[in-house]
Amino acid sequence: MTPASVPETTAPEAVAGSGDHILSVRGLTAHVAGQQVVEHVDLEVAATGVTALLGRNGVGKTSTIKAIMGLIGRSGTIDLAGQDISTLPTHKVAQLGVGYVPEDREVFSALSVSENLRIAERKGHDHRYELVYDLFPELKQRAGQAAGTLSGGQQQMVSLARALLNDNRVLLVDEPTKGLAPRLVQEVGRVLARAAEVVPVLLVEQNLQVVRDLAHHAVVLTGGRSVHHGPAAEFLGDPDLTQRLLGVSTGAEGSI
Ligand SMILES: Nc1ncnc2c1ncn2[C@@H]1O[C@H](COP(=O)(O)OP(=O)(O)OP(=O)(O)O)[C@@H](O)[C@H]1O
Repeated sequence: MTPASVPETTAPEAVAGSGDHILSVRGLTAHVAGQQVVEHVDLEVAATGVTALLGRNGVGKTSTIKAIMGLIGRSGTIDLAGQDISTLPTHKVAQLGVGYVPEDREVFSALSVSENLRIAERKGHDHRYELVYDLFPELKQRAGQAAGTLSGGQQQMVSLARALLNDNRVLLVDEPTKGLAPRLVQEVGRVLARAAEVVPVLLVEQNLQVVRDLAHHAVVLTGGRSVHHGPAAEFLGDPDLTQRLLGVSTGAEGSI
């Protein structure tokens, strides 16, 4: 992968004020199948609300999230509320409270909705069924339905509900609105907003309206490197910058 041609526009230290972060990543590199897919990522996830991780297709957003989870080989520093998790295996990262909502939902198709939730219960955590069923009343109604027969939007709700069930310290949510109809995009956005009141979220999202509605801070990748950090509204309000880093100049609407 070639190094990013875009110079860093804002120092990572400028993100989210002074040290009020739940997750802090420094000099992250990651490899898949012998290929370096993340070259140098610095990012901070604010201790509250939604931090967006943005970039064009293939720049390494999913790989960054997988590297934080320990799902792919990585090096660098990953600090979770003062604890270095950069060498821990995935199950330890999860046990410490990093929730992962993967791209493409990844529900267990043959299991019912309630079985999908029960299998996500982690030992030693409080299980927030009340919150989950308050956020997703439809999941209670469909508790016995096989998850594979749910719509894409409903499957996304199961995926988010699984992560919200445990009292995680941060959620890594990868493209939750991908492939959803506009009405469902709005619904997922509404749910994410409520989820972010309970737990901070690092959100990979291509729909810029969703980012504008939800995110306080934005980190932008190009070529496996973080090249911009700053307030999301400021970034999205700069058509030249969004054109340069995302390839879209609207700033307000549309998708990357
Ligand atoms: N299993 C793999 N084998 C080889 N290359 C891979 C593999 N997974 C990812 N890559 C490569 O790593 C790079 C980063 O991919 P990644 O999925 O992290 O990007 P992304 O920013 O999430 O993209 P998108 O927005 O399209 O989902 C891409 O060039 C991709 O082709």
